[in-house]
Amino acid sequence: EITKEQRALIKAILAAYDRHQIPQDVTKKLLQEQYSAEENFLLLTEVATSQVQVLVEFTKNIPGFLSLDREDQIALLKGSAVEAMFLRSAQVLSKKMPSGHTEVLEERIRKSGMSEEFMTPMFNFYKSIGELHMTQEEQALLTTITILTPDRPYVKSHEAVERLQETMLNVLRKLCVLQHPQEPQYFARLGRLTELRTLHHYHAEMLTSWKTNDHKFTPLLCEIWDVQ
Ligand SMILES: CC(C)c1onc(-c2c(Cl)cccc2Cl)c1COc1ccc(-c2ccc3c(C(=O)O)csc3c2)cc1
Repeated sequence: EITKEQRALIKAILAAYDRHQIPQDVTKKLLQEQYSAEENFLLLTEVATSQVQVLVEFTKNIPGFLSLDREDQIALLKGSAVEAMFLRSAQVLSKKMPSGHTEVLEERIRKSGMSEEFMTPMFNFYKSIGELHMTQEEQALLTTITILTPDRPYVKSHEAVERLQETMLNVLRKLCVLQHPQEPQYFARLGRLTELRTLHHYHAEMLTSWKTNDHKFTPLLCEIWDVQ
């Protein structure tokens, strides 16, 4: 039984998640013809930059986030950006989104000059997300929970973040029971997404491999990923 407050929380988070999406004119570029590794990397960089901007706006609408310490807000965004983008791109690749970007996005990621060793874990993760058949509420809440992870580097008031995350976890736990009655283990399976952490680790190496091949990132990505 979800309380009135929890229902209001879900409504607010879902509204923010739906409102803050990458603009069409950016995602549309993924459908253009050129498929060179250079072109793919440039397009992915553009989409990732737009995704970070969208993520910042979404985060500002998480109830309680703006009352956290200012520096902690930055630390949480920097620490969760990669994982939130894995979650979002996973929705696109697992055909969860009506956008016709699934095929072209996969193609561009596979051919963006990323070393092979990251492909397998990355696309295995995408596959396991697809098999979860998350509802929109669950995706929005999971992204929120990922952002509100207290043990990110440089977070000072750990407890304040932990309290917020706990509130969201309680809601998600109840929601999973309601929305997946046939699968009592569903919430536990969502927890398995801790694989996200290992992908985060791979991602740091991905960035270095791109950088060594003299790939340029945008100022926003350099700032959020501490590159250059
Ligand atoms: C700098 C760049 C080369 C990079 O470095 N690491 C990663 C990176 C990769 Cl390659 C995989 C996972 C995470 C990251 Cl950061 C990336 C690319 O990051 C992406 C971020 C976000 C999308 C993404 C989101 C939403 C949507 C939607 C939609 O909402 O309708 C339609 S199309 C689309 C596309 C794709 C790629």
